[in-house]
Amino acid sequence: MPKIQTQGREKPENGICHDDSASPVKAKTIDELHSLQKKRSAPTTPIKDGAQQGNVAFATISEEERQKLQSIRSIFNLQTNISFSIIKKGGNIQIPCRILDHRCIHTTLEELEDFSTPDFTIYNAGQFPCNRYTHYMTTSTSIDLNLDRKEMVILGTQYAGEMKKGLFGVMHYLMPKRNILSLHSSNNMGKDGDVALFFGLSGTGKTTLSTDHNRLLIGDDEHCWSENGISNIEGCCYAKCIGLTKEKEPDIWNAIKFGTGKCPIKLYMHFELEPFIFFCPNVCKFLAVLENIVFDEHTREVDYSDNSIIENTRASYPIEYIPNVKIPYVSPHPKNVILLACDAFGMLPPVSKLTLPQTMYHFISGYTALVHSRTIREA
Ligand SMILES: Nc1ncnc2c1ncn2[C@@H]1O[C@H](COP(=O)(O)OP(=O)(O)O)[C@@H](O)[C@H]1O
Ligand SMILES: C=C(OP(=O)(O)O)C(=O)O
Repeated sequence: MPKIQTQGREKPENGICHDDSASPVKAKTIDELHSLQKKRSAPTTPIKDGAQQGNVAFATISEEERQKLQSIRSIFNLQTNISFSIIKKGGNIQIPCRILDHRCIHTTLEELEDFSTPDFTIYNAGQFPCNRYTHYMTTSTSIDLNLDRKEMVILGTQYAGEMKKGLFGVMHYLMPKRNILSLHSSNNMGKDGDVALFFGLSGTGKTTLSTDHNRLLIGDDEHCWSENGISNIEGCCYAKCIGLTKEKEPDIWNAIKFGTGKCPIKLYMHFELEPFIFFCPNVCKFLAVLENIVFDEHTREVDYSDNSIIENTRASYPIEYIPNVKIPYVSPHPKNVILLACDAFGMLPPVSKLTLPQTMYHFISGYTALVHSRTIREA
């Protein structure tokens, strides 16, 4: 097999060789990023107004409205825990969290004023959207978590994955203490109630394969598996959209739209059981949010094939934007557990039925290709 060529990095002493052939992000400032994002149309092309469906960037609305709507990206809406409580205790567990985000992409200041006593706070002072792979190499980024103070501080990046995965990390700490397994997995359910759990690292196809027109989506990325079954941690999906087409992935395509749906999250001010995180956007209007994409300044059409900012382009949308979603996001135990791998070098057969020891081996080994959303730490 040909040796993997890497760009200019010596093989480290520990012998691990990373494929860092990805071209680094070209923009270094927000202004540079914005100018990379908007392109192509002749200046005379009329600018479209108003909310539109489909392949159109969020920029079609006013700046004020955009900021308001962006604030409820709801990847943190943590319906999860409400759902989780339904199967576990038949009551409500709310996990209170607030996110202080100086650019108001994920929360707005007026909302924050309502949350003077959250139990868990994420301070996000990131400057630059992009991804978890590139910014470690090009900018100074830190994610600090203090479980005693119940605080997380994210500096140097606006990539929403940091907050999403940051909270997921907190769940990896909290859930085992309750004898619950937190899993980087997607889940869906067939018409006969059979549940499939897709387990895999970033880029292995959890979102893509669980979004299936013939099955009910329970969640695309983060789940808890307890003795009572499966529950989704989020209320939203965070799909990669590089190369997205309506033909290949129609449900994800259609989920990227303007919307006026009711926000599923209400103010949960009372806590039963152990309160930990609190998140509540009180704006009842939301839509999908795109990150790192390139769009036409005048027609506002998104070019999903354009990776000039970064390969890791993202769309986050409320899970209800997928037509066949299971509400609440809970299910019985899975009938089939599928370990996914993005096998860029053809090491594995397309499909293998594993014995229990083989399953344990592949669970631990996590063999997959390094894709752009994965950090050097994970590699
Ligand atoms: N056979 C395939 N199965 C799953 N995804 C595929 C496949 N071929 C290409 N892809 C692409 O790979 C990416 C998988 O990403 P995603 O589903 O977001 O992974 P994950 O949710 O596990 O991080 C998507 O961009 C998808 O379009
Ligand atoms: C959000 C992420 O997870 P995934 O790629 O599995 O969606 C990420 O790794 O940045």
